[in-house]
Amino acid sequence: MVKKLSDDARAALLPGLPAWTLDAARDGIARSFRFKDFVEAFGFMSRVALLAEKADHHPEWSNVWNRVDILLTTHDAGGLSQRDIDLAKAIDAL
Ligand SMILES: C[C@H](O)[C@H](O)[C@H]1CNC2=NC(N)=NC(=O)C2=N1
Repeated sequence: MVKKLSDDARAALLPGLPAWTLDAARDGIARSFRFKDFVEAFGFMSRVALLAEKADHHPEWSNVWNRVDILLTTHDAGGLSQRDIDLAKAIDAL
């Protein structure tokens, strides 16, 4: 059963994800992306979707034209878990 990250774990892990911000209300990490146009944005979303399926861990996200907003939080844990950290790193590596 996946558990929420402790405060110490968060303090150790979040600095390694400088492009992501902690959304305290949702207890997740968030990042906004801007692309040249919709096609670029949708292509990015397609690549993230494949990462998510491979990880069996899925983003909460929205897309408006060239903008993609992603929130990563673990529903099974009720908040931020290692799975969110791992998926954020995989997204950053795209
Ligand atoms: C049954 C399946 O493994 C679970 O529902 C997975 C799917 N993707 C998920 N994604 C996220 N963000 N949180 C989860 O708890 C989660 N659980």
